[in-house]
Amino acid sequence: MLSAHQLKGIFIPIITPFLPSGELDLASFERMVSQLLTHDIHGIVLNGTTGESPTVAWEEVRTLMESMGANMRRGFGQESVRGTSQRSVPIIIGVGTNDTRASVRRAEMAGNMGADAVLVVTPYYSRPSQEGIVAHYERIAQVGVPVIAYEIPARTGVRVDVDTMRRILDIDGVIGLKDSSGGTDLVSALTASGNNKPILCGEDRLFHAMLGQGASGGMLASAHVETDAFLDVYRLAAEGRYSESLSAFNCLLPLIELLFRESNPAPLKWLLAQQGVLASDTLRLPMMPITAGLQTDLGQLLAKGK
Ligand SMILES: O=C(O)C1=N[C@H](C(=O)O)C[C@H](O)C1
Repeated sequence: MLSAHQLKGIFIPIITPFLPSGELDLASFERMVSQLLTHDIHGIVLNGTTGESPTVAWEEVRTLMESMGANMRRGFGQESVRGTSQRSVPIIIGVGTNDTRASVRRAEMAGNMGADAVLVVTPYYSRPSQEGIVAHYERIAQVGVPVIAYEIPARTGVRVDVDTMRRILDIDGVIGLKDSSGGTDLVSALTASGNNKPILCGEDRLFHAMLGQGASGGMLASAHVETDAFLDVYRLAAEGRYSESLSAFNCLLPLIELLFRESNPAPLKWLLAQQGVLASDTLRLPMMPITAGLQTDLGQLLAKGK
């Protein structure tokens, strides 16, 4: 199980590869995870936003988890591009829904599947009160699998206020927060008021800014690409070398801008397919492939070697 002090560094919310038929593409999945594990990443998130959780069935999450577990046991990616020795990293599973009972069941199943922690998004769509949101987290935390709260109002339609987030972070069993609130106000307010639970940046373009405000790392879709450069940004900031970290981060901004110009993870899937990591950039409806204009711009970035 993951503890709060381990919630630091670079966590990759992995994409879910599909075949052109729409079925899971396990060969691409294994290749992608194998390559990620050649880097010193700090954890993997299965079934997050980037993993297209709204259109992935729970049985498919189980299949992906089994594939990952089996491969880690036998030394995932021994034929990796770099040939380095492999290791296993903590696995966090996204279990958040807008139905507390369903999320509780998923957290129980994730624990049984061997998840080290679960990622629980603010309950979306029904616009619960702040009290209801706290009760949602309290109930899921009772399952006993460490919970990471996930605040992303642009997607959920409801915003958790700072006092409510403090109460959520005070719950036993909630080990930290993934902050995709859209700015640095939440992380600064929590840090200023003495919060001692780790906060991971979940808004790629704000990664460096959030590290400066007390974030302990990031859960970043764009770190599928240029993984070592994202690790450098984190490491330099952790060493207090903020201006070097900023220079490293500024080099990543054009990539981040393109990866989020259209809905994540469509641009990322396209890029990984171009790089041969994925066999195809297939998404499940209502997600659509990226536009021709974005393909051109991403293609130019690829040609420059970024
Ligand atoms: O998969 C995630 O979790 C992430 N979701 C954010 C989003 O798609 O809005 C972005 C972040 O990089 C990771």
